[in-house]
Amino acid sequence: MALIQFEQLSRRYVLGETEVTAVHGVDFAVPAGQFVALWGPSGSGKSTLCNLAGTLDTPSEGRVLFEGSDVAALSDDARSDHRRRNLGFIFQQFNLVEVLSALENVMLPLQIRGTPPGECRERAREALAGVGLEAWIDHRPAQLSGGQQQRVAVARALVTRPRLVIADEPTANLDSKTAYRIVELMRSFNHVQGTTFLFATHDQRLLDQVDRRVHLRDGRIETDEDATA
Ligand SMILES: Nc1ncnc2c1ncn2[C@@H]1O[C@H](COP(=O)(O)OP(=O)(O)OP(=O)(O)O)[C@@H](O)[C@H]1O
Repeated sequence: MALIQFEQLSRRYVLGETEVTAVHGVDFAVPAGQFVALWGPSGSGKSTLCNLAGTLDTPSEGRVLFEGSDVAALSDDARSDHRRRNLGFIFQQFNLVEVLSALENVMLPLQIRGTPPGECRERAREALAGVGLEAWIDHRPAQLSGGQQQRVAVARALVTRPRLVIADEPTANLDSKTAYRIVELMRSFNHVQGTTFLFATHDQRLLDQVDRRVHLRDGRIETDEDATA
């Protein structure tokens, strides 16, 4: 069974008089452990598909199956619970909480799950060590470089040991060397922990490293190159 599967998925947005179909009848399944990129020109539907995969948005038509259950059809509370239990998110803008230290940022998803404080601290510390930031745990985001901030964001996404990480343009704001390190880091989690990754990107540095490239155009899948198939 696929870890995540889209069935005849569509998403339309109404803007005044006009209707935009951002995603159009997409059928697509990602097996557990795959390192997959959605790519295509601006406006092709990459972010919309990521948001649907992450249950941050709901489809106009079709289903989003996570291990066979339709997560798009769940109530708001049940979707939040699914996100907390199964998903990790990484964003282009890092989205760290500015007033919290690196350690506190990484502790946050564990605290939300109700993990005991001592364990939150210990696991966050381990996750930050895993991304090479053990010396920076007390720094706030503004005191860190872009690459360090994205490493904190990777630690925050992975600290709960999610089944699926959804990363929308995770390397877009990074220089080449830093982008390469971030991709290596995510790849090593993919290999060692078996974490599945779904990226939206048009960054060739990331596209060169994935198992599978799904090319979108106008909200439809144009080609699907799967090196693992
Ligand atoms: N909240 C929204 N309201 C209205 N239209 C939207 C909304 N989100 C996306 N769209 C439209 O849906 C289409 C797909 O957008 P989407 O952001 O998914 O593309 P993308 O491939 O991620 O683009 P980019 O690389 O520029 O981020 C675009 O035409 C966009 O304008």
